[in-house]
Amino acid sequence: MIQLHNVSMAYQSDISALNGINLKVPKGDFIFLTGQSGAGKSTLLKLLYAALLPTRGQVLIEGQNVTRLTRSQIPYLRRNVGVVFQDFKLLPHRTVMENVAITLEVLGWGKKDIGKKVYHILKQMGLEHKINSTPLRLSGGEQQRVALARALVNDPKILLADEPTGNLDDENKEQILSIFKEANIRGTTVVVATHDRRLIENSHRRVVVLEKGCIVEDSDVSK
Ligand SMILES: Nc1ncnc2c1ncn2[C@@H]1O[C@H](COP(=O)(O)OP(=O)(O)OP(=O)(O)O)[C@@H](O)[C@H]1O
Repeated sequence: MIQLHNVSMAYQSDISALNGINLKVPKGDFIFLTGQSGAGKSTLLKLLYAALLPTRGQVLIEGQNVTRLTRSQIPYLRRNVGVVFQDFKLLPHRTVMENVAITLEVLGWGKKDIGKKVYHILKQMGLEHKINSTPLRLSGGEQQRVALARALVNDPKILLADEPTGNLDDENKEQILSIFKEANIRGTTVVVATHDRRLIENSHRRVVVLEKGCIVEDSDVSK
């Protein structure tokens, strides 16, 4: 469960990027965050993996108050949260295999188990033939799938994605969307920030609309 109680965030003291946000995302939910450029979508995602702390209010992830975590506790939170960025943030000089293995190396997995698990997820993503390529030799859609594999390889409780289909064509978008849906079926809570109306309309999931740092619409009927 993700909970935000009266959360505000200001990068500079007089301008709020988020203003009094109240939001509950139950375990296993799949939601889209949308709104115009500058509405606060990325800021909200960053609060969910403690890249930023709110200036006011509380952020709870699985009951844990993120605002109270010490610096050394943050990596433990991030074990449960997979993150995908629009610009992928892959390591350009490492192979696809190495880029995905990093998630499990950090968690202390053994080499043999890492090999098996990474191969399995890359196969699921249709990338087994690219295992030894470096990211620059891949298409945008393939790079995004590697980034997704890296975020999902340890079956995180929560997946956060910031504009994940930004530069992709329709076929690649469909592929990315089905990966989100499969992760969600396996129990991962999915939060996707996007401008992409078609992606949202084709998905039939909960939509939360931000405007100037406030939630102005939430399609969740149970709210
Ligand atoms: N590092 C920063 N320093 C100062 N202001 C920032 C910073 N990052 C974002 N902002 C401001 O905070 C507000 C919200 O930005 P945010 O990036 O969260 O919006 P967004 O909805 O994700 O936009 P986009 O769709 O363009 O990515 C904007 O007014 C933006 O200018």
